[in-house]
Amino acid sequence: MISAFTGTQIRAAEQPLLDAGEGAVLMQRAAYGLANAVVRELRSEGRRLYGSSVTVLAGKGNNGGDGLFAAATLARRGMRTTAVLTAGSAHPDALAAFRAAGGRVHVLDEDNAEELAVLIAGDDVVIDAILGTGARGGLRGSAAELVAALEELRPGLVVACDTPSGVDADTGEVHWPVLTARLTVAFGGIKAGLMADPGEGCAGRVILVPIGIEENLPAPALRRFSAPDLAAVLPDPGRRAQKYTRGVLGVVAGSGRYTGAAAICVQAASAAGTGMVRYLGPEVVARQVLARTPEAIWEPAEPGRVQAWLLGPGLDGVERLQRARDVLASASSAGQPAVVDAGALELLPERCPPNWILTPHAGELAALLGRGEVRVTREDVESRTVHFARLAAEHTGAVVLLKGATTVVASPSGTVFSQSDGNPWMSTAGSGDVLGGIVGALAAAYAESGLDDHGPFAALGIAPDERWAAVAAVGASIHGMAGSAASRGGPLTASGIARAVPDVFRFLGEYRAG
Ligand SMILES: NC(=O)C1=CN([C@@H]2O[C@H](COP(=O)(O)OP(=O)(O)OC[C@H]3O[C@@H](n4cnc5c(N)ncnc54)[C@H](O)[C@@H]3O)[C@@H](O)[C@H]2O)[C@@H](O)CC1
Ligand SMILES: [K+]
Repeated sequence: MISAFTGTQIRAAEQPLLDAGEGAVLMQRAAYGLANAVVRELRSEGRRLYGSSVTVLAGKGNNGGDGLFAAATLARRGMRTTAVLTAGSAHPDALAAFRAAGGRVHVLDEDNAEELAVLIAGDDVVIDAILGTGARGGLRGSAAELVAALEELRPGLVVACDTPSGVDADTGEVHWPVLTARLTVAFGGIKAGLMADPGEGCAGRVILVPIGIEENLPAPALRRFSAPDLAAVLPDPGRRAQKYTRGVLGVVAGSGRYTGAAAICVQAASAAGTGMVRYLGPEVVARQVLARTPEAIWEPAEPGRVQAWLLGPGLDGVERLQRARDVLASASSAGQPAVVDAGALELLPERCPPNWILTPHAGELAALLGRGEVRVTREDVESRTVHFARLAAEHTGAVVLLKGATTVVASPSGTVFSQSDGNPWMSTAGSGDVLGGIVGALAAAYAESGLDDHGPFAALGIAPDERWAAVAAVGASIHGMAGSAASRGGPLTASGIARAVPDVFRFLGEYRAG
């Protein structure tokens, strides 16, 4: 699993080494890692180090110290180096080392922000070392002016030192302006704010440089499934599998007005390896569902046995909503997992079982919180995704999967997973229905097996009360990967995402084999 930590956790892990007088050693390791990352990045673009130019924007704290020491190393390796001190002063030893290596120094003041921005924008590399984990709020005054002007000028390769300045390392909240990085080099542990929106959008690719504090780190604040993790947990039908043991998903979706949503989520559930889909809905929708997925079963009356439910995509009309309400009530008393999306989110009881997965987008999450008297807007949710997903999980008692460029999943126990495997082309009609189908299929598969203490989630160290959230995160990741496979850099349709799902399973299966 990829783990991320709050700035507070990282600082606590550093403390014993600082107490032992190792602070300077930690800084050297961080700076060396940062300088190496810049070198690798330049070389990967086929550029020569000698003669290339780099400017470090250095704040007055240790983050600035890391940046200045790194720039000193780059100067010694032949780069033309400039430092802009954004707070007047700087880490004394680091500044001395930078000067000794031949670096040029400018001090930012009230009048020169624009002029310096133009100068810096012409450099090959810009290192953002203004604020790190010691930041309170975002950039202010001339530093904010400089960064805003520089961002407009679209500088070359921007590398963030530990975290992009202005991104809250704990939450991913962003205090604008922020210099959008192509690469963020994180020290000791990836900061949780780099794996949550909107912070992740400012961080670019994130690489981790170990500095020797790792064994002091506590349980991570946030985790992410990587491809090998997904390969390890994906349902794998054994020789004795049959459709009922593979998981049967009941789907309550679609209406006369929205027939496509039902057709797409059933198609996606089917593509994600479910044993069977039972579709509960009006005949006019069922015809479309079956035209696309003839393997599905239409259940006009009482359905046969299912292991999990998906409710909500395209749901509309009094009668249909009542049907969904009845199914939710019976799922609750039978202890069945349910994936609740779109129209069905309004039908939730005050407290949900912990094996229900809610899949709202930011606007739906705001509405959901509003029912609990938390007055927030869609924009509020978008600016503090982890916070509000956790709050909703706490209030409802269910797993909350908040859809976005980075999808955040919070369990009622407080655990957070985040996945970011998709691409912007996926924000298209029906994409959420595909996600519902995938997560539904996984819920049905794992309901039969896989979530006990002998299963693959336990083997990854995922605690019992985190496992349904983990299932949702796996679904989000498969959705994102299928979207990337369907897009290959161009537009896609929701049906295209659904069609790509089996390829994702195949790809991950090869991972497992090899
Ligand atoms: N603590 C350690 O031993 C290590 C820290 N490291 C680096 O040090 C960073 C943390 O260093 P610091 O604790 O010095 O903090 P920062 O370097 O993040 O900056 C905080 C400094 O800026 C001021 N400040 C806070 N918010 C501000 C704002 N909004 N605008 C302007 N100034 C503001 C603070 O008063 C403080 O002086 C990490 O991110 C990492 O880069 C690494 O060198 C590894 C070792
Ligand atoms: K920084």
